[in-house]
Amino acid sequence: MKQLLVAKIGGNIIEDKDALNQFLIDFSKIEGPKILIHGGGKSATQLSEKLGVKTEMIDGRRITSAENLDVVVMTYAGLINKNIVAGLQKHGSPALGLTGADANTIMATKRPAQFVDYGFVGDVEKVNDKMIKGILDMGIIPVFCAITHDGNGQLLNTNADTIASEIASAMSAHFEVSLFYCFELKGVLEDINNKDSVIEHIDLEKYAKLRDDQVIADGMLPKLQNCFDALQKNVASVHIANSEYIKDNTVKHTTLSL
Ligand SMILES: Nc1ncnc2c1ncn2[C@@H]1O[C@H](COP(=O)(O)OP(=O)(O)O)[C@@H](O)[C@H]1O
Ligand SMILES: CC(=O)N[C@@H](CCC(=O)OP(=O)(O)O)C(=O)O
Repeated sequence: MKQLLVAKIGGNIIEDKDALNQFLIDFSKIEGPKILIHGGGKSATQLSEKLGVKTEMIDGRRITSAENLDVVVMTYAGLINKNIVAGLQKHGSPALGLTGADANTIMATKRPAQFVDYGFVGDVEKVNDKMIKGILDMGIIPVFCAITHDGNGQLLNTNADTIASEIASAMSAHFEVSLFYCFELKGVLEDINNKDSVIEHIDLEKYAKLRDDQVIADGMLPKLQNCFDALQKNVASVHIANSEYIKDNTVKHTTLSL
């Protein structure tokens, strides 16, 4: 089976112009089919503040009111997505920026209000793997932001780590997929204050222990859950690392297994 790289970059890299540019240079150099997913939560929060729109997060998920949805669509699908696409073109990569509504690539359903009403937050229902494969077959690099749709004209906000995991899983029907979560640290850390304390392997048992011992917190909790979801849905390999890994996959980082 042909290999496919699915890479996701988070808010801290996107906010750092030099780090983002270096990532796009290194990503452009990788041969073969590839997909990029980006977040941008930090930028959306900053723009919300400027616009006087309140931000509320629960367990790493944004409570997305109609007003918040406008801000995140403008930020993710507009400013960030188009800057990344332009950056990739600059380095010779034929990139195509997409929300899940574009070419109906990712359908989601609005999360029902149970204990928490997340507002316009979407849980992924269906990734259109055939459409994405068609785009890849044209030699194009799809660049997804964290916006999906419900098929009834409603845009929804979906966590970018989840989008990466769902795309990687769906594309495993056609490729041997390697999923890479790229963020500002070297990997999952044993001690958040020691940047070199990288935990090189995490399986489900270790994950449960890290969670119980509160070694992992905040956005790292859903990120790891997304990693395991991907492995359970046939993704061949999942790694969490900083952008050095894209140049040299032997650098110290975190590899996940079931
Ligand atoms: N043990 C840990 N190791 C590394 N990061 C951790 C750990 N526990 C919590 N974190 C936090 O998780 C964050 C990464 O999650 P998130 O902000 O969702 O990432 P991204 O930038 O990819 O969107 C890190 O910036 C860090 O603050
Ligand atoms: C529902 C939900 O929480 N969506 C996220 C989407 C962006 C994202 O995931 O950005 P990072 O990868 O930079 O964290 C949010 O609005 O923050």
